[in-house]
Amino acid sequence: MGRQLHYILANLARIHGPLMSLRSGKQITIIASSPDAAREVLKTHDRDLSGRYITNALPLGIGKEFRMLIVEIVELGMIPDLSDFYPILTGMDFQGIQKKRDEIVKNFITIWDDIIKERRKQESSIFGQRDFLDALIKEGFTNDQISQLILDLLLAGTDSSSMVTEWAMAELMRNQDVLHKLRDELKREIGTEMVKESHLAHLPYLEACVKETLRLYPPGPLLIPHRALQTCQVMGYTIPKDSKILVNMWAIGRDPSIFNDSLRFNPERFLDSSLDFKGTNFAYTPFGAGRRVCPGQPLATKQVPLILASLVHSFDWFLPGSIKSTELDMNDHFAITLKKKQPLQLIPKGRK
Ligand code: HEM
Repeated sequence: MGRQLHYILANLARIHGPLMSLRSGKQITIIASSPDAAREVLKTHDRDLSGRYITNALPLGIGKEFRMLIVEIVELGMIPDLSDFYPILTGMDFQGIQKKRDEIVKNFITIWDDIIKERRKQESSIFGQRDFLDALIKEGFTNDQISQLILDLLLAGTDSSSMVTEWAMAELMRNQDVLHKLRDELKREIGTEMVKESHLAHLPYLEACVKETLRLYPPGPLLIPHRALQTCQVMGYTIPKDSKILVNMWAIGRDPSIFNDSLRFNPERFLDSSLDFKGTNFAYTPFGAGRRVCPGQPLATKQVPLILASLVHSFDWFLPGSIKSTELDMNDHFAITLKKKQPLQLIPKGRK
């Protein structure tokens, strides 16, 4: 099914219903494709269905302690400036990252230690007065686990946010009326200043644009595979222990019975809506929900709007050559995250 997995599973769900099972050799895969089925997986049976598979391609093997650590790191705003990693990460695939693991981990720890030294005011932090590495070792984390945590953070935290920004910019280019409304809001609230985090609370249309992008292009279209920790009953079916569980958030976000004119990029639909990122409404959970909800959500929901607003507020954007905005290729392909098949190319011109 490869790069089209999310489409194919959405089509199959139209025939076979919101909870399907597929068998490949011994592996059973369960796919939830409606808000009710998503609620069963992510809420009702969260405890039984919140295991993970650890693979070379996606080594997200984090347990409860790691999750708490990530939440703490995110809350303290301790994610380093990722531009320091560009020289190592640029053009590198997952295999490359695994090969350069030691180098990446070493750099990460050095940069992180510096950040922690600067922000050591939070006495409640598990880091206290100790160095990052020292603190983790004293907490009982092994070297391998520490490397794992760092790779998880880098892999999970970089691709997703940049991908959402790219999709958002592509939609804004295709929908110039939306782009102008967003620009007006930014001009009204910010004037000629640079965009700052404190402005975000006053930019509802910007938030709606980000939400609408995440509805149509969730970076985790099938979330990240869950594993059944034990056999359980879901919607009258038996889910055997060790089944793989996918939730097709991409299909739910595009379902016309849930969202009016569902394929249209229309941020207005979020202006008077109570849909948020908390994962309580299963028609809209781009960050997942329950025990496995994305621990980077508080960071991502600031980072993405901040970057998008800065791009829109500071530059005019043009398509190269004679390409018309209506002709932009919006095809995607599935590669754990939902990538734009043709990377977006735009030419910036600084705004006065
Ligand atoms: C717009 C940006 C992002 C989106 C839409 C997103 C979405 C998701 C989704 C859907 C999952 C899987 C939930 C599940 O399987 O039930 C996930 C997991 C995860 N995310 Fe994010 N994410 C984003 C940014 C980030 C950032 C910035 C970080 C790190 C700082 C991060 C760290 C993680 C980690 C570590 C996991 C694995 C959690 C676990 O296995 O328990 N994410 N994310």
